[in-house]
Amino acid sequence: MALVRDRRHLSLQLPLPDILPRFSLPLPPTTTTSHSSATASAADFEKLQVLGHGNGGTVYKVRHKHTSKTYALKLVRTNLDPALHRQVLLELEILRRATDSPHVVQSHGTFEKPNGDVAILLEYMDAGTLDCLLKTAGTFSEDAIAAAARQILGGLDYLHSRKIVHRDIKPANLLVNKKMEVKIADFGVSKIMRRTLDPCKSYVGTCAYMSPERFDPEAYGGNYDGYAGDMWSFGLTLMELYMGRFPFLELGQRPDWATLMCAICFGEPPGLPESASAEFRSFIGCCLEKESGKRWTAAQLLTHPFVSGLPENQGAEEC
Ligand SMILES: Nc1ncnc2c1ncn2[C@@H]1O[C@H](COP(=O)(O)OP(=O)(O)OP(=O)(O)O)[C@@H](O)[C@H]1O
Repeated sequence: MALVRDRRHLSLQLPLPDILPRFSLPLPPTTTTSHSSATASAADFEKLQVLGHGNGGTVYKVRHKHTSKTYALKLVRTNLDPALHRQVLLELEILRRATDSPHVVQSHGTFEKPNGDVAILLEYMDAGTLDCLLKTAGTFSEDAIAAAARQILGGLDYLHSRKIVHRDIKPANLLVNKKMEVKIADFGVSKIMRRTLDPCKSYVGTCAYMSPERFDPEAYGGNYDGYAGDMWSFGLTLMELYMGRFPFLELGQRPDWATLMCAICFGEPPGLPESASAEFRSFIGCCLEKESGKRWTAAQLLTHPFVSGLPENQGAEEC
């Protein structure tokens, strides 16, 4: 199906020392050595392990040889695919624009090979993704979800105010560290909106988390601008953390995309079980308004009682 992303698992043979810095890499301050303000080159990093594979790339855990500081290095082999090269350059532009939010994974610089392969040095998130944590924990408590929601909303509000639409919010794209700080990652299909009513038409992102107006813009709020779509995906993500399964599917049920698309477009929005608090249910209702114009924005949701009392930077105590 055209809507489903084509995931390629390339065996990326990209020896780090061959890569040239695309721009200098002033490393963040560190307490360990005097190399804190040094400019790094790719040869300064040692690969430790593979953290994950994504669309066209592999993410490695790497160690800076002089400071011993750990980073994630995302390598994307773009030389065979001009569209992928354009998209990774856009991802870089977005990461460069989003350098001062504690709720967005920070990039420390990039290297680019003459053939167009690109490596992005990222802040290392040592507890993995919310998706991985969910698989281990089974479900999250409401308190943990509220703490995560507060941080993700902070990140979405920050991005949206800079005209950046993520377009692929889901548990697998939300990274966590051991302090349970949650940060938005993977801008591989994101978009910078050039004008207020810039239409956001292309079917990129993960289809299951797409909003009704993305499939049928006319029926659900007119022009699809992407911002409200991120809020729908965010609502589904929180529900998934609470229920331990994707809300439109029963546990263990395999996704049948046609049925799923019909459920999103023609069914009622999914609701939380009775066990959830009234505040949480109201919050999810505001995220999952089918009409995109009625859906709450990130800025509005930050005022909702489910999260409004929480400090901006508080990590969750436990799942
Ligand atoms: N900064 C990071 N710290 C720790 N792990 C990371 C980091 N970035 C990515 N990962 C791991 O690598 C995996 C793949 O990363 P990512 O999703 O960014 O790659 P991608 O090629 O953009 O994938 P996609 O196909 O979803 O666009 C993630 O699921 C996560 O497990």
